[in-house]
Amino acid sequence: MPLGEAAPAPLFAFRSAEGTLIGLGQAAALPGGPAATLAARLDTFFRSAGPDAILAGAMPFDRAAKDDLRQAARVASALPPQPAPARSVRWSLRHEPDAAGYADAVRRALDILAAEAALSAPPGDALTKIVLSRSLLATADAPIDPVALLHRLAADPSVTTFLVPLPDGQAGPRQLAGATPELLLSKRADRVASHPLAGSARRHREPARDAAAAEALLRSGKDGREHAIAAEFVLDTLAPWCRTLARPQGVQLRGTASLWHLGTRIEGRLKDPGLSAALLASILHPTPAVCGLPRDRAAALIDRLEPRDRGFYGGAIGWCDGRGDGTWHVAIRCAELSGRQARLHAGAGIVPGSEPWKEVDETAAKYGAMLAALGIDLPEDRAGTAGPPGPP
Ligand SMILES: C=C(O[C@H]1C=CC=C(C(=O)O)[C@@H]1O)C(=O)O
Repeated sequence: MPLGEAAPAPLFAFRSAEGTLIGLGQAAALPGGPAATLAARLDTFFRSAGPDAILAGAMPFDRAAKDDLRQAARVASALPPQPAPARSVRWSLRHEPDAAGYADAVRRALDILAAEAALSAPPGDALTKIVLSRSLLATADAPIDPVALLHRLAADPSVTTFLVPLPDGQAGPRQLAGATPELLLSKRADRVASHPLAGSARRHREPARDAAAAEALLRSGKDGREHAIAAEFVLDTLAPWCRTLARPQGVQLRGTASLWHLGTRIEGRLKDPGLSAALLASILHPTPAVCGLPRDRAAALIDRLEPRDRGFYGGAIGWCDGRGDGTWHVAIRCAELSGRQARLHAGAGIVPGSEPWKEVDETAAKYGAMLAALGIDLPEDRAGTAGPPGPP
């Protein structure tokens, strides 16, 4: 972990190949509330703040929980300088649940999906997908420097690196930092775009092996079904708001430094260009890329099968201005930071045909970018990739 002279952390930061948006100092905050009240709160805020004002922050996974959006005192377009590397840090790690516990939860989800399929519930009622996540609590022997972390995460140009403030926790200030590959919604005037991802494979250093992994992902029926559920949900949810909506390229591979994904770029023109990007993002989220289908039933099952509340993992992070323009990403490949602690999260879509230990391996791979940025060297067997325990 590159610790050094701590540069003051920005209020928020978003960095991608398209540009960098940094918020410095806090000018105001939107009163926190659930997704259902966001439209009214945005309206009140921008009525007095004006069209050029920017609100940025995070929406939690649970639509009924409070979001956290803030206005910076000023904005900049470059990250604060990278601190000099300092001494190496020692980490203690706790998996919640451990690999076997996660595989067990996947088995339980598969049993429920199978029972639902057998019941032949009315179309639209049966549970067809659920995304199950696990978390890893990493505790350092020194405070984590968010600016150093941002620089390390930004080494992968294919993702959007972010840092946003969260409501204070028991141990003081908290932030969410990450490197997400998934665009939830961007909006400029009447143009909207989304790029749902679902279906994953680990990448490999050796080019032939890497290409074979990508090819196998494109051919996988299980990953194709997992992806189609997410892409169709986004199309169906955006359709009533749009006068045109299309997926011009169909399903394509989307590569990050450590993973291949199946992705569908969706583009549309809004009926009402005045709609806020934040509002549209809140209507879309959580998509079946992080929750499941039907959404409410999947969310209730996640609550039962996961040991911890997800907080802001699986929610949305981004910004919007007073004209309604903005960009929101799915809050994945991230960690909640608080002092010396980072809680990493990783999830995987479960559909009939999923295999519990493969999902364990996939979630371990999804921790990869954040672990590397923190400087944590996690042996594969301790990330849960060694396969099921027991006699051969
Ligand atoms: C839920 C996560 O990833 C989602 C995004 C891309 C691929 C996914 C998958 O293949 O399961 C997930 O739906 C996560 O990284 O925690």
